[in-house]
Amino acid sequence: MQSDQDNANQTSNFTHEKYRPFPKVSLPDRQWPDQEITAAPLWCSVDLRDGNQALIEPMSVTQKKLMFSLLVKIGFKEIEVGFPAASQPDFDFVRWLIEAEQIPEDVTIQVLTQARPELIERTFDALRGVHRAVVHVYNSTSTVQRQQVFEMDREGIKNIAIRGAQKVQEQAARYPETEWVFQYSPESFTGTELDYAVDVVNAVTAIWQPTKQNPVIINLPATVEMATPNIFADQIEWFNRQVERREAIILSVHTHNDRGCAVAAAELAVMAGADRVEGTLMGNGERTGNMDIITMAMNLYSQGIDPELQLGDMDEIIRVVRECTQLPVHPRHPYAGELVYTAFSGSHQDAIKKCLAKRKTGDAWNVAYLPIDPADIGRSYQEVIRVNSQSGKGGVAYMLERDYGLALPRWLQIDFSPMVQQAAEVSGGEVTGAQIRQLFDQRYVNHNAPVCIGAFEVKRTTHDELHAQLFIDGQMNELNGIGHGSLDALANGLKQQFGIDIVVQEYSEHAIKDGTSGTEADAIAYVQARIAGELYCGAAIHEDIMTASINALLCAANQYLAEHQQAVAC
Ligand SMILES: CC(=O)SCCNC(=O)CCNC(=O)[C@H](O)C(C)(C)COP(=O)(O)OP(=O)(O)OC[C@H]1O[C@@H](n2cnc3c(N)ncnc32)[C@H](O)[C@@H]1OP(=O)(O)O
Ligand SMILES: CC(C)C(=O)C(=O)O
Ligand SMILES: [Mg+2]
Repeated sequence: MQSDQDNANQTSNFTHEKYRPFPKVSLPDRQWPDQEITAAPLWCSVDLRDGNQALIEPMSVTQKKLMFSLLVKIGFKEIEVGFPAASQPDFDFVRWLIEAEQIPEDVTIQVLTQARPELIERTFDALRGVHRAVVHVYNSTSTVQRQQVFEMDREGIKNIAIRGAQKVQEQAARYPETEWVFQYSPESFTGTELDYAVDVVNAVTAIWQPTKQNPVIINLPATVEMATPNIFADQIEWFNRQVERREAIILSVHTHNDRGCAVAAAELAVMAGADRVEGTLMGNGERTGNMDIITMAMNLYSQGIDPELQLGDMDEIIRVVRECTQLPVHPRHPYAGELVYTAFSGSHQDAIKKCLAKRKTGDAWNVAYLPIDPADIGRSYQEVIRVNSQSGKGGVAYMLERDYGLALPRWLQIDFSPMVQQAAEVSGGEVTGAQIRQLFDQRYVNHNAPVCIGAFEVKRTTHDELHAQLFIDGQMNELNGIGHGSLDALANGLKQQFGIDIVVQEYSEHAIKDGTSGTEADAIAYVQARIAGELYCGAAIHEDIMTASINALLCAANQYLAEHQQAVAC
């Protein structure tokens, strides 16, 4: 008899047997695991090229201008602005940058070209008159590309690189007024035998003859991410050790995110010796994207390392990226997503609230569940805690305090939070600060019937004596009570009036700061009383704290009385 699993396997294409594991790199004395990143790498944004070539609708010239100005504002010093030999809009954009003098003195533009003579010539046409530029030439070197795409052997592919390098050098000589920087990528490096990648790169640098003073950029792309990041780091360290003229090379990496590890791969590559990192904002790019520079830079930032990019206005970055790529930014995108500084779950809210309360100005950041201070990237604490059915008393209390200045004592938080939880469960969604306040008032504050207090006075002798007008269902009565403190006196007066046992269990009060002026206008009192054996809580706000506490106890008593109408009648 066939099992369900057998049946499923027969009808499904989901068969891992057709894949092979990626081979390990033999590097028993690898050094990179012990290295630390202590400074930002050289960054190069490829948003306008690799990012652009992956869009459903490539950026218009207007969108490219907008993106370029954002990249400059963020602080990129190298920006790959396009593939000018590939399309007229890319060519025109490069011309506009040069002719309209849009390239700041300290920014170098970079352009990509295949290693084909006619494309290289056109590339240099596009760059005529530029002050300084990186010409980035590439060809594929991997086994699969050699065998199946180019149908060439190792020598044939190396010759494409050599002829490309020669053509670049020859064209550059035609424009001596420009300061040229050459860049070569053995495209699909991750699928290339390491000794062969080194051989091709050595052949290219043998033509360009870089020096320490005039280095070239050798860019090693994980065109497709094929293995775990540690294997990429091994590849980089292996290459770094073997390549000739290393002192005259700026070693760059360009990782893609096929396995979801592009950032990790770039980080480990820097530990393995890379000097420079190419990537895009929010990781837009071919397939699963390029390496996300925002994430890598913020990772550095969160370790106390200056990323040398200004990412403080994250919402502006997101706005421009969205406008130019027409792609959304995931709400849980590292550092930038709209939900990443929001805690819904109870224990997280509790921990964040406690850490924030203990935090002193000037302390190193050390807040549970928040790797960075949201304020650093223009987010406020306002968004940190939001309440739904997963939330606990800490989150509810945080919102009441943040939005209304009400600092609920712990015993009241415990009493109130199940009510918010229930409301969240019923709605199935989020409960806003205003809704929490409404529930709070409904549960504890708005209880002015059947009894309410009119004029009163408290005389202090050895005891407190309370004399008050008490309105019961609108009828004025006289209430007299004696006790230890005015609340005890009120409790005793009510006991006489209604024949029920009232004992104050908990009491708390504080001034309420006005949200805008910061002045203390009113006070709030919170009371918990045991009434005929059951616990009731009440709260009241008044400019006079004594009135607030008396009303808070009456709110608690009114809940009991409303539930037990008989008691009022007698
Ligand atoms: C991993 C990357 O991101 S690499 C960058 C990829 N980006 C792009 O391709 C975007 C822009 N590209 C384009 O618009 C076009 O590819 C163009 C205009 C540049 C060229 O278009 P076409 O001339 O039609 O050629 P196409 O791109 O299809 O390339 C195929 C030919 O170029 C050769 N080729 C491809 N890449 C390279 C290279 N880097 N160096 C030399 N030759 C190359 C191929 O062998 C093939 O040759 P064949 O025609 O003799 O079979
Ligand atoms: C052109 C190269 C660097 C590239 O984009 C890649 O290999 O991913
Ligand atoms: Mg790429």
